[in-house]
Amino acid sequence: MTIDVTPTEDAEARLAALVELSRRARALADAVVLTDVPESEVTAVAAELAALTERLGALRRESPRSFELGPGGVPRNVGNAVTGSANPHALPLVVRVTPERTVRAELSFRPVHAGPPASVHGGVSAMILDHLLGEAVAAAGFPGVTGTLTLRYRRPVPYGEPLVATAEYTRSEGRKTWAEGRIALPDGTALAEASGLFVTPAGWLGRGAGDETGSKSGQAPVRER
Ligand SMILES: CCCCC/C=C\C/C=C\C/C=C\C/C=C\CCCC(=O)SCCNC(=O)CCNC(=O)[C@H](O)C(C)(C)COP(=O)(O)OP(=O)(O)OC[C@H]1O[C@@H](n2cnc3c(N)ncnc32)[C@H](O)[C@@H]1OP(=O)(O)O
Repeated sequence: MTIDVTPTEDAEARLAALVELSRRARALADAVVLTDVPESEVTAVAAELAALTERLGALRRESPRSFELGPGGVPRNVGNAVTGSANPHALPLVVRVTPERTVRAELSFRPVHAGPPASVHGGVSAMILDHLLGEAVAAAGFPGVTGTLTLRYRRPVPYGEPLVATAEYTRSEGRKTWAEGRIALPDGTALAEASGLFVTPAGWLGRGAGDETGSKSGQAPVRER
């Protein structure tokens, strides 16, 4: 994994513009799935979008932005599919680590996440929970990649309503770490529950997360096993 160096002030202004572009792209995606305008208008907008896509593609990176150090040395991943503020695919999910080192995110799905009638696609819920469980094991000092993820869908997950997602580390054994999490209504009613096994790649051991992603983050280092 390579980590970009701390961005300059200019780069921060450019990032802010990318974040705004991503926000508008999300609004566009929701407008696409909800639009009821006539075919001629749909065709005209599609042509304009093709031109815009070409403009953005005039200069391309090889891959989306990944882990990098933001102002104050705080690590961030603005290109991430779940949390990336500069990725239109992301909600973006804003994850907070609690004093107990569990993790929590307030979220609201959008029409673009639709699966079964009036509810969120199960794979989208799984994606959110995968990420949140990953954050929970990282917060506990055992960062890793998902080995297995098990979901139990208890009730349809609505879009357009405030929801709360939480997750916590449960245990570790060698390079394997388990975590559990859920997406719930604000009153605590669980809609989807997940448990997962994360494996710390051997190459990550012996390094603090701060070694590469910034020691000022307050994030727990990779723990010795
Ligand atoms: C560079 C330093 C970085 C430091 C950290 C920095 C930053 C991280 C910080 C924060 C991260 C914050 C948030 C993260 C948020 C979200 C996470 C998103 C998660 C993802 O979106 S991630 C993408 C999907 N994920 C993959 O892309 C994995 C692909 N895969 C592999 O990369 C390998 O497959 C791997 C590494 C999993 C294992 O490979 P390996 O060679 O290291 O391990 P090995 O085979 O030796 O197994 C060792 C022990 O794990 C058991 N084991 C292995 N695999 C298992 C499985 N699947 N199920 C059950 N048990 C399994 C074995 O049975 C053995 O168990 P035992 O020791 O008991 O025998």
